[in-house]
Amino acid sequence: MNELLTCVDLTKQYGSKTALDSINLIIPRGRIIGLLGPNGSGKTTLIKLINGLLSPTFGHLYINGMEPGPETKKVVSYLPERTYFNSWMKVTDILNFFCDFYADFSRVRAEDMLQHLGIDPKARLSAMSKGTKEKVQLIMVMSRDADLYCLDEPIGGVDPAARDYILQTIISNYNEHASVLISTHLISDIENVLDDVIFIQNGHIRLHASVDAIREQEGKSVDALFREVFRC
Ligand SMILES: Nc1ncnc2c1ncn2[C@@H]1O[C@H](COP(=O)(O)OP(=O)(O)OP(=O)(O)O)[C@@H](O)[C@H]1O
Repeated sequence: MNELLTCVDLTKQYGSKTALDSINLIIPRGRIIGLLGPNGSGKTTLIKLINGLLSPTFGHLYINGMEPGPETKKVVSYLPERTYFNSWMKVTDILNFFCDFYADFSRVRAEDMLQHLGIDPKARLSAMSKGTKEKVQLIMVMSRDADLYCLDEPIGGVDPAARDYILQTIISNYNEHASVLISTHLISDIENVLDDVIFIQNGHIRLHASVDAIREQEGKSVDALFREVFRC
């Protein structure tokens, strides 16, 4: 089955606020997709629905044909907007935690990336900078052999040099059976690794297209098109 994620009339309301409004979306395998939109457009809401942290108000969402639940959590690797690790934890504690929780976690891969970025496995999170904590979390998430990686703002606090390494890490750590959905405002940093983009605004999908098609048909970068579409 090439369809990895399917949203059918997916709607999420918070009280009277409609954060996602009847979204229809198919994400196939083997794609890196940028989920792009202005503040408050519904990106985090969609990612939380995919991860079963929120339930749809109406409509449906399927991952490998299943609604979010324990089975889909086994195949979705999620980097939340904010860290959920306790600050007393050492990197080794987190490695153990991921080994215990996820059958698809590769400790070797994670340790290799930690070493590459000069992060001491014995270091405690409370002693780390914000950017280093983000790197640790992203390394853990990308060291799973998942079907779908959902990364909510993965490179916001990371310096530009490390960003390149992290983006390379994302590209080289997923396989053709998997897809990566990345929510970010740092479009120019990331657009070279993207296959497709989804523009979302006020809970509606404005555009779902390949980056190549945008460059060919619009004659501009994704960043330039985004600024044009969402000009304030
Ligand atoms: N718990 C909540 N209760 C009420 N409204 C909410 C809640 N969470 C989000 N919203 C609203 O839903 C809309 C979508 O929010 P969401 O966080 O999904 O946007 P976003 O695109 O991720 O934004 P940002 O780029 O600023 O992170 C916004 O109008 C937001 O204010």
